[in-house]
Amino acid sequence: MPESPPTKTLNPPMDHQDSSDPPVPSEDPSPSSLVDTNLAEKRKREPEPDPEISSDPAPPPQHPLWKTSLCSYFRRTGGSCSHGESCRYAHGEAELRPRPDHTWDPTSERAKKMARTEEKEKVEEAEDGGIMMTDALDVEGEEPSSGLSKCFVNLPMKWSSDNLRNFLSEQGLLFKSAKKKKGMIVGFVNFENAEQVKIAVKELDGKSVGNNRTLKVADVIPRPFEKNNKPTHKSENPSLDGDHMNMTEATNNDEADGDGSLVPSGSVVKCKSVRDVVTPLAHMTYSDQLDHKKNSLAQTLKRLTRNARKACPNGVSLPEWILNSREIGGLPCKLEGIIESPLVNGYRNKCEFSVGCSLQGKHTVGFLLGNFREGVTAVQEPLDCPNVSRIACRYATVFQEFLLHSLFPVWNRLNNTGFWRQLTVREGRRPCTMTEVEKPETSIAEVMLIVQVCTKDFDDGQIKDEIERLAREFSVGSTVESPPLPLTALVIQDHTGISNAAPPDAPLRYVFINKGGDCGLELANDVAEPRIHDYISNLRFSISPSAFFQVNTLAAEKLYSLSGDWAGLGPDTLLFDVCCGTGTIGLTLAHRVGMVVGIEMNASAVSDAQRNAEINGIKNCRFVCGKAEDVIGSLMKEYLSLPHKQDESSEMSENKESEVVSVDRSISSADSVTRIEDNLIVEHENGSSAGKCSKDEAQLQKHGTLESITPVQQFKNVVAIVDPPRVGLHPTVIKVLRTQSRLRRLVYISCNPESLVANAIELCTPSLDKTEKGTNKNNRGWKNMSSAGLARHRAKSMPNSEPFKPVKAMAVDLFPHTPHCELVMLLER
Ligand SMILES: C[S@@+](CC[C@H](N)C(=O)[O-])C[C@H]1O[C@@H](n2cnc3c(N)ncnc32)[C@H](O)[C@@H]1O
Repeated sequence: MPESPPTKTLNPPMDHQDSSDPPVPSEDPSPSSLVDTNLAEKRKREPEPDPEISSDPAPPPQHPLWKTSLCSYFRRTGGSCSHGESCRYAHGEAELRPRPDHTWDPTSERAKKMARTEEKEKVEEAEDGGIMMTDALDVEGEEPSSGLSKCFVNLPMKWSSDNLRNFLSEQGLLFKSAKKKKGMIVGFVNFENAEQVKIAVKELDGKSVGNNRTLKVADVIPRPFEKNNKPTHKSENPSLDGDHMNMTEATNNDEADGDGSLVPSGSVVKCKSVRDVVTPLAHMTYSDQLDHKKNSLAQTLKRLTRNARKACPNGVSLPEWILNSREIGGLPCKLEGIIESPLVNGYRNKCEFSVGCSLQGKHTVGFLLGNFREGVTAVQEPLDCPNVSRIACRYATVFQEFLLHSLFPVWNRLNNTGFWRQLTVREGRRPCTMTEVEKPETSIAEVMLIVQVCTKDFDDGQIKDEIERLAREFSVGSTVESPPLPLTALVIQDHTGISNAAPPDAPLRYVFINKGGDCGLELANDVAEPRIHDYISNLRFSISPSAFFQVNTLAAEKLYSLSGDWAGLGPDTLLFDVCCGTGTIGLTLAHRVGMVVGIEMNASAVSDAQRNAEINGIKNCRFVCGKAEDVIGSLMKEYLSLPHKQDESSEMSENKESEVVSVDRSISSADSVTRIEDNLIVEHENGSSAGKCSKDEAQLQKHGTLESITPVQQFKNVVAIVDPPRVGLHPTVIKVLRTQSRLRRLVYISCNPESLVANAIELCTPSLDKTEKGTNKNNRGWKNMSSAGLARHRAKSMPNSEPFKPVKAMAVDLFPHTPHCELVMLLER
């Protein structure tokens, strides 16, 4: 084989470099360092989009990557490459082959064209099938069918009605009224006459607005269920921003209070079914789903290698794991496989059903058919979604039937008015044998129903009556089934916010359910908070209404045990369980470590964690309530910076009563919550606050755990398992983990591989001896950066510290039939 053209391996073409890379500085001009630096740079500057391709001589033609990337040398020189026909890269578009994952070289015309088509399809989907509004929007006196109403699609989401009106006026257009809700890409405009409509369509259809979005002006047509129905009444509640127009209200055949809809024409044709929206992989076999997820995770993981390579400071050698990535197809570490879910159907122990109008205009309890931002408010029953249990479906149906006769309106997402908003069904299982796994329903022992309402502007007496009636319907609905469905608790959550995502402290009221038929509303202070129970690794977990608990319990068990195996645990291990929820990870691993410190911001979840330690007799766990970014620094300091000798440290904890809490929380009161404020741990117990350390210490001594578990005990092995929400870890948490040199091993569990990649870029990219100061200042471009780009940017200001390296990764499928998957990565240094 001929030699590679030298420029290919040593000086990559410019289009393979990050143009923001500064020139290579040389801090140490000694000959040896120059050699190393140059070598590192040479390695670093190898062609980047082809990490899968080894730099060894060209592979034989049957190699899977043969001709899957364009030869940049050939392109730059206008067609001359010394490899000639044996070059492994494609000489021109015609020679280019698809990659094994069916994608094309991203620099090729073909890939660019496909990207453009995909983008166009997305827009068309939003314009056509995407807009399924079944909520009434009050707009001034025009019937949608008059032809004088138009729907504008692709408006900037941040625009309000005022912005839309200003925009129309700036274009010199005449109109009667305009309505636009922030957070949606659609707006509605009413015109005085056909001439105004004609001019507006001519001027605006296809015009560029905002960030290169192409404006589409569509007709507003009534939904099928509205045809033949005249608008009847105005909405009782004015819309939020004070506009009160009346363009589209219409009654429907089923409902007394008559919701209507606004629909751009064509939308009826292309709507997705609830099954396609909620479980888009359900049409594949389970084995194909697993392959699909693994491939897609591999693609995402490769971004870690590429971005860490780019972020590696000039003058610093690329770490081994980046150099070795070429041997494993560009991955940062081996992706060992995907663990399947023990249960593939009906596995969800928690379902949040929206309340809204179906495409046929019927009040429905189920799932939204798309994204509200894109104008979808239609809701469809969950019956066809394979991830939902029969019990959850049954309760959704009972609630839906109740709504037919309720005095109160369902929630209207466009006007933010109404009463009934959401039903959450949470299920708890008894510990199940393998045979019961096959028949999951038989193992469901407890059910908690949480109904979200908005009580604002409704009468208290009527509310009480309605909720009591609902409780009776649920009670009857559960007993008519054979065997009867479990019904453990009914909780009413009051929430006035615009989206249904209520904060954890949204007010709750508990409804006492008497199976004989009597139901009563109880105030939160009067009764114990209702909870359900589930089992993981033979431990019993008590779960309060708002606490996070993995939705697929049996698969979560596998996730936790894998994480424990990878964390390298032992009696001398101090385990930080970051974002611990109800304590599931720390508690299931507590018997394998010296001590667990759990951190969680949701106070109810922390109380649950403490209670869970207590009911399982676990004494080596401490749970701290606070945002990880606020507390992790002081906790790490507390555990990892104190003097080595036991006696010195005991003295210290006695003297600093309010500063250090050496408490085994598992034996403290179930109602007590530990909070950290201003880096001090303050006790909150039954409402009172302040330094209760001595009391707790007395308790501890009584229970005989103080000697064995103290914060000053020195643990040889310090490990963190982090399990953050979708957004990933806060930058402060990343910095603490990275700069705490005693933390040698980190297991990252992620439900969102994008944020894992972003966080791992910061954790694994080598830092400079001297941090680049002020890289984040005055940089307003961050808003448009990808999460990986932002992470690269932040990595530049990471204090000098030993980076972690990705060691291995494994996926665990907690969400069959959906594209989602948990990913576990072991990082070490
Ligand atoms: C994905 S859940 C994991 C919970 C737990 N590890 C489990 O498996 O059940 C993420 C948890 O992080 C908590 N959380 C979110 N942001 C947080 C923050 N800034 N600090 C601490 N906890 C946070 C949430 O309340 C939630 O309980």
